[in-house]
Amino acid sequence: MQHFEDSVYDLIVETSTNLPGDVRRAVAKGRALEDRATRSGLALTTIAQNIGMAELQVSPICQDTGMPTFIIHTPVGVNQIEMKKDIHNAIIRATKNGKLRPNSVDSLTGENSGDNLGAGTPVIHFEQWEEAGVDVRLILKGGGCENKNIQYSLPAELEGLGKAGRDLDGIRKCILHSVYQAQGQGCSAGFIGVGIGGDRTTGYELAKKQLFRKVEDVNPNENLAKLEEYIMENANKLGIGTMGFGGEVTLLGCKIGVMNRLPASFFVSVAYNCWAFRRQGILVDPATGHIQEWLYESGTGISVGAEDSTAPVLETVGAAAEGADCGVISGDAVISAAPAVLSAAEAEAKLAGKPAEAAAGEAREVRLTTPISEEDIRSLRVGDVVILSGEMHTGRDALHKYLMDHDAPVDLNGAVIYHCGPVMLKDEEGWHVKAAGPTTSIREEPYQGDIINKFGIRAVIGKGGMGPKTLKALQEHGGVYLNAIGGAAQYYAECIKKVNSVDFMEFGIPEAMWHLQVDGFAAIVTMDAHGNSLHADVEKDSAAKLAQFREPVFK
Ligand SMILES: O=C(O)C[C@H](O)C(=O)O
Ligand code: SF4
Repeated sequence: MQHFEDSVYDLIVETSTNLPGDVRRAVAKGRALEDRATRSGLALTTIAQNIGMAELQVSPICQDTGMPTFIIHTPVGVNQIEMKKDIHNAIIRATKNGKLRPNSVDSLTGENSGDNLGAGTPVIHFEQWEEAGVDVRLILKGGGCENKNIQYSLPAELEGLGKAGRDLDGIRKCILHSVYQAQGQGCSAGFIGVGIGGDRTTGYELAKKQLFRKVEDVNPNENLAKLEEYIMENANKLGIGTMGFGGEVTLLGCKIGVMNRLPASFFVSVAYNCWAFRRQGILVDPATGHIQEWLYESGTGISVGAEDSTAPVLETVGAAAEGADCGVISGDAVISAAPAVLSAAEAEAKLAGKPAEAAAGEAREVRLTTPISEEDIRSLRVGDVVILSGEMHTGRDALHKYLMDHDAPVDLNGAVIYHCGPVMLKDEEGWHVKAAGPTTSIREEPYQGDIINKFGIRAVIGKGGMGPKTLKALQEHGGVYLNAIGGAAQYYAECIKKVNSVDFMEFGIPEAMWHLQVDGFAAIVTMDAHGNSLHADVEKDSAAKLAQFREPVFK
């Protein structure tokens, strides 16, 4: 097994940077169903571009490279202790090379180990089998979608759906509810793995294992095949759409497994995975450790439906006229990203998801430079596309908690806070951004309103939206929430022209406060200073749609 460490390293890099063929086809199918001219359609186009950029640059598709989770089958006699050491070394190397973000944090002290090793990290499940080869599968599932996993204990009373009993129809209701409760926060359109039965632990394990199935397979259990088909047909009727922007496509895959349970327990466990569904596998020669076979089709050469990606992506809407500022790479066979020139009115109409005539004068594309004035911010409305230049500051969980009772290290008056934990690498010239998409904003809901008021922040960028407390602060102080496209980490990294400086490195790379010089950073206003929230509207609308699935379907 001399070459095992190198093989695992290759597996990690491929998983983190090149979305597999079956996942790409699912994204392409989603794009075909979504009107390209809507906000969700544009978000999917940005996602498609990001997939191509990550592959081309061999950089993480999303900045959150998640909890590395390996499922390994070995023939009897293979030394698992040595394999574990090799996996750890490969993880250290991949982290050092910016293919994985340092993601292992001490739960009590908050200290980041820096190399992705630590208690419980990575996750490695070994099992023996009677085959000759070593089968190594890896999933990199990010924290935002992990937070949207949910476990139901039947019987239950489900919001909008009524009673869910211990039968196939009760399970059906749980699964629909799981998609609803995720809204856009797990970077929809997503994939779900469902585990029926087991105990609380094995139920979740079974759910996660379903994510290793191929997107296009058919469940050998006839009842579950029918249920998967039903869910795929109906979950999209919830209207949540990409990023929770509202739209036709909310779910890209559903895989359901079953195991026995205790008489007293009936769990339905759902593992929610974002569109950045990163999993791969290798078959390894137990003598040499060389890769014999890749277990999932490579994404290389598989279109994400971007052959027509002359459709506008966020920043090209305005940039086309002035010369694209960032994000667009051309020359990729799969993602040919030549931006189309849209007239301003057309662009506005498309982003507002309305006919051009109706949208003219409503949703706009607005270029702003930091620091931003109250007047400029109050002129923005939900649906406007803001294209930012100047300095922005990253801040997420550790920083928000800190700022509640400390001063900020820089003046935040008129500032933009970016909920982002980037992948960063340092060389002799300084720090470089390797991946920098938004993180789920709702985690900062307990702090955000107070911090906006305390420091005079004018814009908060993140994804998935925020709650009523933040909305109130935006209204009172004069601020907006800007929704960036979750997972589009290469796309946004392109907009970052310089790392000006950094504070709080003691929080670890993802949690530090990075001061970033950006140009052409585009995001959509989804909460404005007038009390409007697209997120609240989509949630209300999807709750009403969920209720249409109340009546039994599976007897
Ligand atoms: O930790 C992160 O960067 C993001 C996380 O995956 C999220 O979806 O919020
Ligand atoms: S930011 Fe979005 S795409 Fe990235 S890991 Fe989190 S949920 Fe997935």
